[in-house]
Amino acid sequence: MRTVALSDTVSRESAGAGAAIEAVVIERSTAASSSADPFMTVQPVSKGHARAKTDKTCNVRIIVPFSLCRRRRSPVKGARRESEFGSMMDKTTLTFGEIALPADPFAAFGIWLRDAEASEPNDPNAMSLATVDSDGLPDVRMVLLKGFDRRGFVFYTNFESRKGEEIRATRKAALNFHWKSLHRQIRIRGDVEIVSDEEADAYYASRARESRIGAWASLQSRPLENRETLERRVEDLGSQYGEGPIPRPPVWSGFRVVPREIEFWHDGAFRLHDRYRLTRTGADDWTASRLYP
Ligand SMILES: Cc1cc2nc3c(=O)[nH]c(=O)nc-3n(C[C@H](O)[C@H](O)[C@H](O)COP(=O)(O)O)c2cc1C
Ligand SMILES: Cc1ncc(COP(=O)(O)O)c(C=O)c1O
Repeated sequence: MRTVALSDTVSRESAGAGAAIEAVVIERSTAASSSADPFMTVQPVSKGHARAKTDKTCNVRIIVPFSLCRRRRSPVKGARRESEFGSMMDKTTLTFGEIALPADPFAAFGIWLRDAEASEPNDPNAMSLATVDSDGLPDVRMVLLKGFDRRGFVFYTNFESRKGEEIRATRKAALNFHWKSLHRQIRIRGDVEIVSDEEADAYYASRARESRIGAWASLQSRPLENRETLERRVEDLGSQYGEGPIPRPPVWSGFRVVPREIEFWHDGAFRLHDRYRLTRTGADDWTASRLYP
């Protein structure tokens, strides 16, 4: 496997033992050499989690086919302008002015997430998560994307929180990424699966010890009498577990949003934005349509 990296990532890595941050490495996927499938995954970086956060670096690792590792804002090789097709769009390319993306939603998402990691000052993997309650009343809050591949987009939470209850009842959710520095938005809608216990255990184990205790201590979304009560719970659980292993709370796990639709939006002058909606038409078949802004 050959490793390629963004130039700033290389310098962080080569900063050596004293470097305070984890590198975000973009690696060639083994799948890329054997198949044209633009498979990609995001994996949590297991070490230096807390440091990565303080250093404003997204703690995800993107594995992306080498063929898709392009410089920011450079057009996809061979991309043609939409006008060359009359009113028809090139079915393999989404064009946003000078920017072009493959019309594969996961490949395109990976490229924009990577761009966001290079430009956003904080949490480029932050996304809003929309759910509805049993009355159809919507709710929305931020969560962090902790992985994605062709199966969907994964985040972790307390399953007895409001969002947890709502998702378990409806098995549907929507996500929104807005990267202000890039003037870009990605909207995702779909069905929701629960990640496997092995996947959740692996992610939980990668978290800072304090965050693992916090997952036990926080009865997320339920009324809390005062701050001291929470702090006492954290202290008691800390003494209970000592320096030993901390199991994953049974109510803390991951949801995977399996997309039916993914929309890519790029800001345009005078609100004449570019929008493409990619809609699932089969197990892994997608159709793209340009939308009025
Ligand atoms: C940037 C950001 C990222 C967050 N990430 C998560 C997350 O990944 N999981 C989580 O449970 N809560 C996360 N939160 C807290 C949630 O926004 C929310 O307050 C909490 O999950 C309770 O939501 P609920 O009552 O709707 O279930 C995050 C908050 C912010 C501002
Ligand atoms: C309550 C809560 N749980 C989970 C997360 C996910 O992030 P991490 O696993 O990096 O702590 C966050 C992030 O802000 C959070 O606030």
